[in-house]
Amino acid sequence: MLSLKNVVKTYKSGEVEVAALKNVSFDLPEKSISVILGPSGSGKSTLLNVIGGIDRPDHGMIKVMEREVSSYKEKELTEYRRELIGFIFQSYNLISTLTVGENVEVGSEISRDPLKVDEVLDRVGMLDKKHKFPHQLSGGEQQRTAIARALVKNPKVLLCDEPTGALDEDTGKKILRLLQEINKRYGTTVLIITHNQGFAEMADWVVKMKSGGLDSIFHNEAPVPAEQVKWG
Ligand SMILES: Nc1ncnc2c1ncn2[C@@H]1O[C@H](COP(=O)(O)OP(=O)(O)OP(=O)(O)O)[C@@H](O)[C@H]1O
Repeated sequence: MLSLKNVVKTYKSGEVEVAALKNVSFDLPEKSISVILGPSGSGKSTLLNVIGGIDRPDHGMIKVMEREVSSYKEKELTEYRRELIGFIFQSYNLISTLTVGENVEVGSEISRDPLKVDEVLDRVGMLDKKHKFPHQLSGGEQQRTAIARALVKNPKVLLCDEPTGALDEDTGKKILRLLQEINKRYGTTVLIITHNQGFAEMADWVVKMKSGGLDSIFHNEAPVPAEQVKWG
């Protein structure tokens, strides 16, 4: 279970305070796919960052697979990120001087129980491009590599911040399909931030944020394969 109770996060810059998360509470089951929707500035990235231990809440409780992350000090948070969490961003964040294989190797090296690099590259359809550099790849291929780098750690939770934001519809749907396949094969809990309302159709759970608060959460009884989502 992934559980948030009365989570508060306020950013201060100078005199100005921004309430990024205001008393957010919800539960999501393990091994599910969730989509997080909401307007710009509604707190989606902040939510992902506090769940992933990149940032810490000011108040409230965050529990991920029986671990009370919100009580962790820096060292425990680093361990937690290493062992349980994979991050995927819109901008891929690959190391430009390393090949595809080497980028994935980096993910493998920081894990205690990594999957095999070639297995993961094969799974994301990038094994034949193992020796290419990021600038020799399309956007979709770069995102596949970034997914492989996150996946090789064998994370329990994959946190994806606008993973298809820089991709066209066809490539984006293939990436979403890959996330669905990973969820099924490895039982990974997947959270996907998006502005694309249509993604709700492929998720088990849909979390809607509004002005730093939870607007609604609902269970989708019949998620569709990614290729059937309406691209908005
Ligand atoms: N490091 C920070 N310092 C100051 N304010 C911040 C910081 N990070 C986020 N905020 C503010 O917190 C609020 C929530 O931001 P957040 O990035 O979580 O929203 P979002 O829903 O992900 O937006 P977007 O869809 O535009 O990415 C915004 O008002 C934002 O300006």
